[in-house]
Amino acid sequence: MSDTNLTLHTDKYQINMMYAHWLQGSLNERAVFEAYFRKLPFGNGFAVFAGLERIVSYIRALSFGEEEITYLRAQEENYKEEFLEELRKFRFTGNLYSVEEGTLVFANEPLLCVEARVFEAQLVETAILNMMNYQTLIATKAARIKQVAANDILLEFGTRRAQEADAAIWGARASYIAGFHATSNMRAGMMFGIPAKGTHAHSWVQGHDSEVEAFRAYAESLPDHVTLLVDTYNTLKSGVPSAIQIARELEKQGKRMNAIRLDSGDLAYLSQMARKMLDEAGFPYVQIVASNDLDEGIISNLKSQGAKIDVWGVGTKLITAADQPSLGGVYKLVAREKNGGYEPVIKISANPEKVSTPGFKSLYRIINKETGKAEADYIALKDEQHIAKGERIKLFDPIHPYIHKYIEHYEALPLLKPIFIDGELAYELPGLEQIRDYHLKQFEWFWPQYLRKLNAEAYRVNLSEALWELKRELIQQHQL
Ligand SMILES: Nc1ncnc2c1ncn2[C@@H]1O[C@H](COP(=O)(O)OP(=O)(O)OP(=O)(O)O)[C@@H](O)[C@H]1O
Ligand SMILES: O=P(O)(O)OC[C@H]1O[C@H](OP(=O)(O)OP(=O)(O)O)[C@H](O)[C@@H]1O
Ligand SMILES: O=C(O)c1cccnc1
Repeated sequence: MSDTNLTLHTDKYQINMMYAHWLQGSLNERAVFEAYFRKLPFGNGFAVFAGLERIVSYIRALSFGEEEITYLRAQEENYKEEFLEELRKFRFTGNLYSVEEGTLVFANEPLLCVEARVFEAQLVETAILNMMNYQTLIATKAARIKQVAANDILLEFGTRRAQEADAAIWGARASYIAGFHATSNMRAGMMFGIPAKGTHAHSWVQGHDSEVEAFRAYAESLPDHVTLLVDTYNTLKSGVPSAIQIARELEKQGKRMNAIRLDSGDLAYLSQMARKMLDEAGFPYVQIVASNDLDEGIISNLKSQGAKIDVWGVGTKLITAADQPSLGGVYKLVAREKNGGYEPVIKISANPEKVSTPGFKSLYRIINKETGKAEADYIALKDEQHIAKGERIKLFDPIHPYIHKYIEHYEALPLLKPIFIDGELAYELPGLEQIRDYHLKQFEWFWPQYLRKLNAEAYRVNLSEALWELKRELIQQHQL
């Protein structure tokens, strides 16, 4: 069995709907779907969009091979052979628009839009959400950690605790986009060019007759990359003094020890004491790495206690997004082909937050030309021209329409970029360093109140007047 073809990485109901479309003769009708999430994760003020690169390679490789067809033939639904023949011809021929990786994004705005034959647009829902939800979640978690340790080095250590191999790899990449500096995962390093870094484990120390012998053997082996784990027996009585002895021996060879690592106990106290011991022994350049179930809360707390930590190794709580292990992104039909055009469609819910916003839309980031800052994200119907012409726009809250303002001198940045057009890749995938730089620059657009980790001010995501009117009309129609 090959596990590289992701074409059947979809929910069965998508295949059943494709089958029904095929039987009903509606498979070639075009449809527009949008992916978005309704609530920001971790109570953060923003999320960091990630997942596009994997989505692109998934879409490009879509193809039902012999193994897939054989499996489908054996299903209890008894799909007709002609349908399976149709699947053999399948490839993605539609359009896909997406926000770029690293972009700061918000709730209830379209992040990715698929316009294609319904046959194709339906199949890709599951995988797109799977990839976007996880990677965006981890990039956002990493951005929160980055925020509390902006000037420190951040290492991603999560593979052993990740939800299997894919999560480890793509989580490492998402963390790097959001500002982590390196990963311990060698495959992620090889695949994406992320710097790979590592120290050593307790087993190295346990496997020698004494701690100092273990340290010496390690230093002899990798003299230019010596970071010693000092907490196997007793951090301050034996680990740090032994590390100091090795630092001295290295200096005699004209070498400098990189760091020590603390992995248990009171990290604030131990780092302060270790710093003092290293400084007093003449090794102010030896850095202190800390690990042990860290997250943004603990790191921020350790900093407020005056911890002397230069490098943070963060694993479990980052790679599993432990405090919120899933982002609830959804993929909703917003328009369908009818009479040669697109008819907007809506999904009604008793919960107003869950009522979808109909229509084939564009998303703009409105930058105030006077302040250079983002005023709002603005969602308009694709055929609305006023934004492109730079006409005055009204930013308003549809629930409380008296809360509104007009904005005149703005630049409207279109956020949804064409990625596939007629099935062809229309986007040059940026390198990872470029994505990381782009992500970092994003922060310049936003006032700090939207970015803080706790109780951030809600950034405005507004609908155009025409779009709000359309939504209202459709809600009314369906309430009759
Ligand atoms: N000064 C501190 N303030 C707040 N949290 C801390 C401080 N020092 C360590 N922590 C955190 O407290 C938790 C301690 O967990 P735990 O008790 O399992 O670790 P430990 O005492 O080091 O034991 P182990 O040897 O099993 O790792 C970790 O999440 C660690 O990051
Ligand atoms: O704590 P995390 O953020 O997940 O970071 C990764 C952890 O993995 C390693 O030890 P491991 O947890 O395997 O063993 P230990 O708990 O005995 O140190 C390392 O020493 C870190 O503590
Ligand atoms: O290099 C390390 O110190 C490391 C790597 C993975 C997990 N824990 C620690």
